[in-house]
Amino acid sequence: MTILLTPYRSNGIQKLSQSPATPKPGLTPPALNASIHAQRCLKQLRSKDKSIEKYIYLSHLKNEDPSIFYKLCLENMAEITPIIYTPTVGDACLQFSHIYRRPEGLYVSIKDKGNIRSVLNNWPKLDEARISVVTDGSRILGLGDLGVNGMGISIGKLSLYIAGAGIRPESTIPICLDLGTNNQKFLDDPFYLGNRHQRVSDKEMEEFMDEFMHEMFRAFPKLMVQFEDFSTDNAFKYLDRFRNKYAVFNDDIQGTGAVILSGFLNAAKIASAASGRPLTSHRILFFGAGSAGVGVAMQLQSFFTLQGRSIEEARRQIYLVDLEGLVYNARGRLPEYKKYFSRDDYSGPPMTNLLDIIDYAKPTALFGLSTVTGAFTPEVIRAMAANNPRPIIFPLSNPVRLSECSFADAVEHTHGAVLFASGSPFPQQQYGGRTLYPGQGNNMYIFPGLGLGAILARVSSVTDSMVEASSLELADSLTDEERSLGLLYPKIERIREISADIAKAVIRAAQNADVDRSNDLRKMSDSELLRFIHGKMWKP
Ligand SMILES: NC(=O)C1=CN([C@@H]2O[C@H](COP(=O)(O)OP(=O)(O)OC[C@H]3O[C@@H](n4cnc5c(N)ncnc54)[C@H](OP(=O)(O)O)[C@@H]3O)[C@@H](O)[C@H]2O)C=CC1
Ligand SMILES: CC(=O)C(=O)O
Ligand SMILES: [Mg+2]
Repeated sequence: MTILLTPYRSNGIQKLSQSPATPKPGLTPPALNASIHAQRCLKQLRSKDKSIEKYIYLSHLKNEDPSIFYKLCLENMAEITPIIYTPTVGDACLQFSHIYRRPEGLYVSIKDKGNIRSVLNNWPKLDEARISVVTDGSRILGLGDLGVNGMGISIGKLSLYIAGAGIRPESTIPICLDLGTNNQKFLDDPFYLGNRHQRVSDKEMEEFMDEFMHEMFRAFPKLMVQFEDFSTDNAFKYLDRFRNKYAVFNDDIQGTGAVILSGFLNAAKIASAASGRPLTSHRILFFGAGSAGVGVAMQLQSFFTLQGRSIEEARRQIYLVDLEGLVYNARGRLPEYKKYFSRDDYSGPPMTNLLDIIDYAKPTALFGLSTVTGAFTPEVIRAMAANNPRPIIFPLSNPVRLSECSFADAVEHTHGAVLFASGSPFPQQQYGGRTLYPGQGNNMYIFPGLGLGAILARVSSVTDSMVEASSLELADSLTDEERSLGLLYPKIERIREISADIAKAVIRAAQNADVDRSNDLRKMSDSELLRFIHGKMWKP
């Protein structure tokens, strides 16, 4: 590890390759030692009281000395992930225009329409680019339209790509598209860093997106794009529009689908053992029917059909709830993405009370992707426990303050029986003399490995089979020790090992689907491929 003396100050790309192996005498204190310096940085981090101050400190450290930053991340994943990612990244995005210090990432604005190529060409390392996280800031976590402040989420996700899958820092491009914002508070804020107008029309956005994607893949031919936190309609629309043309996936729809299928599988095995119910006949109630809710529903349905259920049977195991309650045909007009799972077996008056819906659907699993804090009240949790010996309750909304319930509440009101995962982390709980561990059902377990596999196989598109492979691999990755502790997801400290396994599964799925462009990998045995993947990981 080297200690940087003169960080390269251009848009967050450090000249890692040119940092001196041994600092020149006189330019650093005589006893500066890399591993003690990492401890020094950790001590400085821990001395800060507020999580946003920790975020600012780490952000600064990453830009000054990425090697130390990523070393700290890898050695302290459980402590640092909640700072650089959810929940703190939510606050950082809210305050982005106020805490901004220096450029990082690439901003492409509606004003660049017709000229996007030249903006992309300004990126310092065109040949290096492999992965870009692109947001338009229109639905950042559950915090709504944050406009250009959404850059913080692209940066945070890419830090996890680097820490979690060993993507080279200089191969990542955080991008925020500035298509305006409908956030009046931001439009009135003199510090706001984006264009000061309402979001552009659908037609204008469509023309912009077509040009943007075309130019992205001309400028960066080896790229994979992750769409992040687009508002619901656009999340579905642009995934559909580009998925067969470019190497692109939507993290909120597909990444979340994969990670929740994985946690559900591990939870359902335990729940089925307690109830005697077959794994494939679980009933799942989604509180929240947006991009994440419907994305997870599609992934679960696909899994049930692969296990032998008919498409119709699998569809009927899923219930969606939105702002107007249970989603059913007789309710009236529905957006396209809700129609598929809309119930045709209920035609009564609108069913808006979650307790009534639980009573009607008798779900074995309840997922929250609604952004409604505390929607899983003690009564709701108790109703789940009354119907199921081991109820599966996943409040998945981010950040933590939008979670549908806390782990402590879920444990208390199910007498410790709950099988739990949340989008943002909660502390473990003591119950009946045992320690109970919450799972973190967050797409952060999927996208690093999925992205690594996709770029190593040089895929031309990201298929459903690749996403599904990532999910099944994650579900399988629990060790005996983790299973004995009742975990639904592996410990985050093992993220590199898990990402490598996921990347291998993704590469094999890409080969089976014939979307890979790296023939050499086809010739490798599984163990050779895994060694190759580990060898490709950047290490701080
Ligand atoms: N854990 C993870 O890995 C992930 C978590 N998420 C989190 O999930 C949440 C939702 O994201 P996303 O699906 O993209 O957002 P959307 O805005 O697309 O969806 C939100 C959904 O919640 C519904 N909803 C809102 N208020 C209520 C209410 N009072 N009662 C019932 N339903 C309600 C909305 O209803 P309507 O359709 O009627 O407007 C909509 O269907 C966010 O907090 C996000 O951070 C997202 C991706 C990954
Ligand atoms: C985790 C994530 O992608 C989200 O909350 O939007
Ligand atoms: Mg997201």
